[in-house]
Parts: sequence; C-alpha cells; structure tokens
Amino acid sequence: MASQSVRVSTSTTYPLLEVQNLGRQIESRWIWRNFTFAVQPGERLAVTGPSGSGKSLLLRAIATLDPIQTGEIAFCSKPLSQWSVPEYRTQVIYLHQRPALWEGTVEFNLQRVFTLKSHRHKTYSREMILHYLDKLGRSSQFLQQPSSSLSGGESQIVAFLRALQLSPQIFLLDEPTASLDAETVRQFELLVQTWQAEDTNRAYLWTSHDPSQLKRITDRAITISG
Ligand SMILES: Nc1ncnc2c1ncn2[C@@H]1O[C@H](COP(=O)(O)OP(=O)(O)OP(=O)(O)O)[C@@H](O)[C@H]1O
Repeated sequence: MASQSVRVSTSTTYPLLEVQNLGRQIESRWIWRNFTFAVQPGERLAVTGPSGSGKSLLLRAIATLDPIQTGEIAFCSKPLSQWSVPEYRTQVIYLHQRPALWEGTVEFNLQRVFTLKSHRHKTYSREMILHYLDKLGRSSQFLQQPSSSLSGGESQIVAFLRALQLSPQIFLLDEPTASLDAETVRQFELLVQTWQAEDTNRAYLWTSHDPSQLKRITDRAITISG
C-alpha cells in the first residue's frame, strides 16, 4: 500500500481546493488513502512519487474523472456535491499525459470545445491561439494539421491550448511536457506562468519525473511514497 506525506502550507489564505481523507482502492489494493491537503490560491504544487504510486490517479480523482472510495473534495469552500460536474470541470482541468484528440484538424479540436454546453458562453479566439502558438514556436500552419498526423508532443500542445483557452482556475498537469523537446518545454512552462500571472489566484498541480523542472516551476511538493 502506498502512503503519502504532505508538507503543510503555512499560508493563511482561504484554500482554493481542499482534499480530505481521500482514498483510492483498485480491487483490494489501496493506491493511497487518508490523503489530506489544501491548495492555496496562487500555489504551484509538484506531485511527486515513483512510477505507479498513484500521481495520475490523484489528479484524475481531483478532476472527478475517476472515482474515490473515501474522502471529500471541496473547491472554493464548496463540496463537490454542491457543484455541477460540468461547471466544476470548466474551473478544474486535467491535462492527460497522452491526450485524446478528435478526428479533424488542430483548429477543429480547439474550436469544438466551445460547442459543449458548459463552454457555450465563451467564444473561440483564433487571434489568442495564434499568440499562444507563437509563444510555442509554431506558425499558423499548425492549425491546419490533421490530429492523426501529430506527434505525441504536438498532441500535448493541442490539448494544452484547448484547455488554456478556457481559462481554468486550477490546472492538473500530468507530465504535460514529457514528449516535448527542451526548447518547447521552456516555452510551455513560460505559458503556464503567464496564465497564472493573469490571475494570481490560479493554481496548478504538476507531475513530472524531472526534478530540475519541478524545481523551476513549483514551490512545494505533495509526495506519494510507494
Ligand atoms: N484502470 C486501472 N485499473 C487497474 N489498475 C490501475 C488503473 N489505473 C491505474 N492503475 C494502477 O494504479 C497505480 C497508480 O497508477 P498511476 O497511473 O496513478 O501512477 P503514476 O504515479 O501516475 O505513475 P507514472 O509516474 O508512471 O505515470 C498503478 O499501479 C497502476 O497500474
């Protein structure tokens, strides 16, 4: 059974996210349990631990993509039972290690999210996307590429932009740069910092097996020890 240790924040601000006694069991095995921590506004958190310790399962549980067997999650002081799931998921977005994209061009993938009910009040901005692409060293031609032709790293970029344009409050970033080259990794990190600087309450949880990256872009760690 995995256990967890958490360095408790000394911040006195109101938590953005509170996780109480969370437990995840698969068949008879507890992946982790009694998991308790809070994310303060503006926090940049690393989620660390060996492969298979349950980092992805933790982020997915917070994103309500996976079930939990025990515990509670509250966002902005409201338990998840009081949030509508689509509304919550517009605020707390999980970025998958190996994102799934719809069939069609990159731009189709970026536009399509706005047809979902929870995002219908927002509009697609090509101008903003071109700005982001420029920051990631890509030209407008990237938008016309079919998703089926994208590399793993390019798919990560599309999934990131698809989420970024929705302006979430919390990003759950699951090895988001694992397939990117070193220069794009830095550009990606900068873009995340820019997103956060636009609203200093925004926070993220980031998993990575690269300690130097976590040192650059996070301030404290939640460690799941195997
Ligand atoms: N759907 C599933 N069914 C059964 N076991 C699963 C399932 N999803 C995850 N697991 C198991 O749960 C454990 C934790 O998986 P998870 O993907 O969260 O690990 P991780 O810490 O993110 O690993 P990595 O660093 O390699 O990405 C692993 O042993 C994995 O095999």
